[in-house]
Amino acid sequence: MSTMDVRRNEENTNVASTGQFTAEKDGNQESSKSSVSSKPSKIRSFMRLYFKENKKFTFSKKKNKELRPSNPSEAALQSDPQKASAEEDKEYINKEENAPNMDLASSTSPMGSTGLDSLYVKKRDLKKSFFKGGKKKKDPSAKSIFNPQHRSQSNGSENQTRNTTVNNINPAEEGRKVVSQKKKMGSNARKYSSNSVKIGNVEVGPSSFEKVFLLGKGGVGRVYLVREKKTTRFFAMKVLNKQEMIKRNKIKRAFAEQEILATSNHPFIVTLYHSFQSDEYLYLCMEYCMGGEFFRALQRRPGRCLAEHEAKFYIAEVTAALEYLHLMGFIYRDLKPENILLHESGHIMLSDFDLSKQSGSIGSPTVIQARNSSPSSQSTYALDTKSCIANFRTNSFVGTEEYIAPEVIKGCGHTSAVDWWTLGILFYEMLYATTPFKGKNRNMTFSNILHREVVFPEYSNAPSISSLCKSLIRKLLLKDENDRLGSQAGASDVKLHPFFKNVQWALLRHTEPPIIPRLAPTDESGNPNIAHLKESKSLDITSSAQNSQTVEVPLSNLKDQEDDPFLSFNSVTVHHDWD
Ligand SMILES: Nc1ncnc2c1ncn2[C@@H]1O[C@H](COP(=O)(O)OP(=O)(O)OP(=O)(O)O)[C@@H](O)[C@H]1O
Repeated sequence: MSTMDVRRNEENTNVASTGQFTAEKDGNQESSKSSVSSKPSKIRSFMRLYFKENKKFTFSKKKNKELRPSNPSEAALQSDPQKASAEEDKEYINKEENAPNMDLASSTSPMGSTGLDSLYVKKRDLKKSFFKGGKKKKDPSAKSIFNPQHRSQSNGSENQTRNTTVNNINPAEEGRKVVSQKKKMGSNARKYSSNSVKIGNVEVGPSSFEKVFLLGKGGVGRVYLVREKKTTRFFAMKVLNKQEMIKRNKIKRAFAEQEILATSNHPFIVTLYHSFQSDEYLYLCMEYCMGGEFFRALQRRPGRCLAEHEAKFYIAEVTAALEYLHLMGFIYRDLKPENILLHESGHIMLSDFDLSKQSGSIGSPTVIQARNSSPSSQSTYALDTKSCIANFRTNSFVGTEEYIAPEVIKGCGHTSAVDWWTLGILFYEMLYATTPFKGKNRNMTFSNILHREVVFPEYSNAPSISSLCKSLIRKLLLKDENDRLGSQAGASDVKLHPFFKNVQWALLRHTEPPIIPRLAPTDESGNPNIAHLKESKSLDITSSAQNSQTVEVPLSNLKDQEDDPFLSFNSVTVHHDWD
């Protein structure tokens, strides 16, 4: 098994014939791998074709991702991981548990647990399940002040940013809570972009959709391929369990993800269409990325890696996406192949923003003279995205083990420079099918990250990589964040590296990607062949609650508390130019 296997498969989750997930540990990695490519791949093929026709997109599995430091110092590598202090990191000391099985239209949550003890790393699940939509259920319509029933609480502005979601309280009380929540948000409340997206009252609820199948699952939720009943359009629906979020202290993460998705409008960042909530769940209805995870695509390549010119394409697109995020005041913090989805066209779409960090206030971008433009030649000017987020430091310990930046391990605070570090790791992994600092265990990996210089394999049939490419990777992987490429002018530093000399940045999305997702066969009428879907195990959304276990704390109790943690979750529908 390759080193990559080990990293990806610390925990695998299989789709059992019942449609339920069962957790497996390392011993069963191979078997779980094979099931990944069985029925879901057929459905994926169908969906590829379907979405080709409908301008949409794929799916995949789950992974590990987060870890906590042994201590906010290098010495901490040997110390107790549970001692980290940052409030938002408390979640990491919890055991990893299976996300509950969920019914989009149900308020009952069956809870399950893999029973795995994982204090450091959020494990990766490599399985998917697929379900078929079933009977209609009574619509527990999304609760929002955008909801007509609550409209009196809204000022009606399309660009209102903090549209408080409330439930089961009287209007006077509701108004008071909205006001107090707005106060809490303070002046840092971000405004939605209004240039090409329009944010409005949420127009759907859980029962507007039917499940098609499970795309993947994370710590507190699941992502389903769903079909909107009214339009028959497909979406990826992330369903987050409130109870689990409370238990794992992940509320802020869900809010951050909604915020980033709703405010972002970029071709390489997954699009949000709706966000809403029910008593038990938060819902993020996103564009379905039909090409699946870039991670999977990489695994299917010979040697599980890409040629330099192919990797260059993806690294360029990721750079453009990071540039945009930084410009918006966000640090991504979790770049890795699993979080890069592929559009059916093969272009990348960054997803999974729950580890991202929003800067409280964002600076204005400035224009600077490019570093490598010689005084004699005509000056090159570049956008300085670093200035948007330069003063923003955060101290939580998040990331994926092999992708974590030295300054994060040291616990001395980190900036957007961590994204350039992860870009270097990603680039290396694309070329060599392994990450550069991987050690025998986590402490060795961290030690390598802190002390070892990046080494490029020299064995006889090692990939042949140009010195310019190596130079770029080395500069991205400089231990000192102040020396690292990207530390002066952000993305411009990276884009102006000579390795990218022939890249037409403005034309990236019109460049043909190296990997084009394959299309499914059609039936005699030329329609996607969906016959095999009937063979799939399906889950009637109205019956999924039958297996429910009791939730520990009735969420309805929260409704009586002034500090309902989900009060300010934005329930919105986002209209895009192309809708
Ligand atoms: N828009 C999408 N289109 C297709 N597949 C998606 C989409 N969003 C997520 N997925 C798939 O669903 C899986 C789970 O998604 P995601 O990682 O966002 O969930 P999560 O609950 O945030 O996980 P985590 O707890 O790791 O943050 C991923 O493996 C991904 O492949």
